[in-house]
Amino acid sequence: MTIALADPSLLREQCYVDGQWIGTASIDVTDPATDERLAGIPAIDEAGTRAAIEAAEAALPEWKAKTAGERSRILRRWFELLIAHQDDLAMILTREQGKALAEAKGEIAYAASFIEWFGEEAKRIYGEIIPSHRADSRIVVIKQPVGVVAAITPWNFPAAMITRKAAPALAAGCTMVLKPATQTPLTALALAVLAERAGVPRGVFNVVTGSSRVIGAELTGNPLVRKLSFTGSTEVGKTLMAQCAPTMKKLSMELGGNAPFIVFADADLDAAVEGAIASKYRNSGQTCVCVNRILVQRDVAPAFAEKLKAAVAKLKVGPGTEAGVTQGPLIDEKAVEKVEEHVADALAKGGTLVSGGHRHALGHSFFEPTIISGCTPEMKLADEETFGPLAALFLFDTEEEAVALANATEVGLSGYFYTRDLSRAWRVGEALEVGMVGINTGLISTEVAPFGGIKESGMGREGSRHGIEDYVEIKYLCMAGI
Ligand SMILES: NC(=O)C1=CN([C@@H]2O[C@H](COP(=O)(O)OP(=O)(O)OC[C@H]3O[C@@H](n4cnc5c(N)ncnc54)[C@H](OP(=O)(O)O)[C@@H]3O)[C@@H](O)[C@H]2O)C=CC1
Ligand SMILES: O=C(O)CCCC(=O)O
Repeated sequence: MTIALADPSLLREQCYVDGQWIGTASIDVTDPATDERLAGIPAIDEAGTRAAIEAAEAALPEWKAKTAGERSRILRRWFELLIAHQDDLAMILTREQGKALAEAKGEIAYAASFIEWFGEEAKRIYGEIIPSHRADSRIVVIKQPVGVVAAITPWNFPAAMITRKAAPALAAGCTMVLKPATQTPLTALALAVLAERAGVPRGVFNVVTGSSRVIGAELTGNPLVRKLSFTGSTEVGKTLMAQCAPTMKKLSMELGGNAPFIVFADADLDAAVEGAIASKYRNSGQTCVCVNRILVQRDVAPAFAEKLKAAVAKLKVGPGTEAGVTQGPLIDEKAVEKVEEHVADALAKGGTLVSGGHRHALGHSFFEPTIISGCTPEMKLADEETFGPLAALFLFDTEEEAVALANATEVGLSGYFYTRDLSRAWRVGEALEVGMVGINTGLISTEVAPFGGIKESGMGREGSRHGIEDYVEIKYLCMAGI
């Protein structure tokens, strides 16, 4: 294997099921910056997936019977191990996913923060006593773990999207079978190594790799699985939701976005540019909360475009492991083709290229950070998530027009706007049809806040005290004859 690590035992080429490392590598994992083969992973079949679910079911009684404090202490050790191995984990992440190493280190810290937060929150899954409707009875509400949880996670955040699901699940007393993205399974397997070292008992956290259709069919069809938590495309989310319907599983769906970023004429333009850069070009634009449409009020549009162009010129494209690089490669050829398609379509429909617009000279899946001005709702980039380093500038005249443009999409994950007007901040914040709003900031992600969307961006919330609610069932006990 080709990733140099201080602790080489973090690199695994087997699945982790019932506390055992199983399977033989048959699928290649490659570096998107070089196309070099990094490692191999097994293709677990239906029977193997079923075995993982059964292991999770068998581990459930003992895990949920532990006190919240006991589960919390194990999660604390897992958190500390992530921090202790931050550099190695970041290196694995960058090699298989592509993002700049500094960003990967940030993701490991972010991933660890969910384990710390939910380990603490385990102790605060409070019930309720409701004043009764009868003198001789008492009404008590308790919260219990939902049971075996299946998680399917994407390649864009190979660590954080896992811990954001696994930490609340384990904290609540659930067990889990995880299928990470096939392009980025090595980080997931390294997290399993550390879970084992932290003392997570066998069967509580299982990782299976292989065909998403095969594994997904078993995870969604098996009645032992009581909940599915998915992060990925809206299209796949809808398929999985339908597959879960016959067994009526609880669902958390964190799906695609089409984030508007509104710059009002009264905004601090330098701050707005900084926010746009952070949000648009984070992970080379491959984040569901990345800005997809930048709406700029007409009076300040030329100045904003000039400042954005100057800021984009400072971004450095290259392999994520190289010092000073801010923009790694896109995940694969398909991702580059989508950006190319959006650029060509926008230019054909009257857009103006301000920066970039092409594959980078480095080849592979590197793409130049790009800006197109004069964008309109007829363009593909207005409707679809580009999921790449393309900043699309639209014009508007009034606040009403900006809000209408921002809401003209069937998805609603995040939205951002810049203004100095306090009344407008409330008005627009309340009017945007999204689950998360950044006001005078382009970065909204934190373990302490509820992350999630409305409309076709999905359901459920991850992070914050709300994040653990998705992993418990409410039961009401009516105690009569008192
Ligand atoms: N909300 C978000 O954070 C994300 C949004 N996206 C959006 O989706 C687009 C496509 O990206 P893509 O990677 O294809 O996203 P997908 O939704 O296809 O993949 C996300 C996860 O779902 C799995 N998966 C795919 N198909 C199935 C299935 N039929 N049954 C069960 N699991 C399945 C994948 O497995 P496998 O890797 O094995 O295919 C992966 O683990 C992006 O361009 C972007 O617009 C993508 C990633 C994250
Ligand atoms: O779904 C995603 O694209 C990951 C969101 C990362 C974040 O928490 O900001």
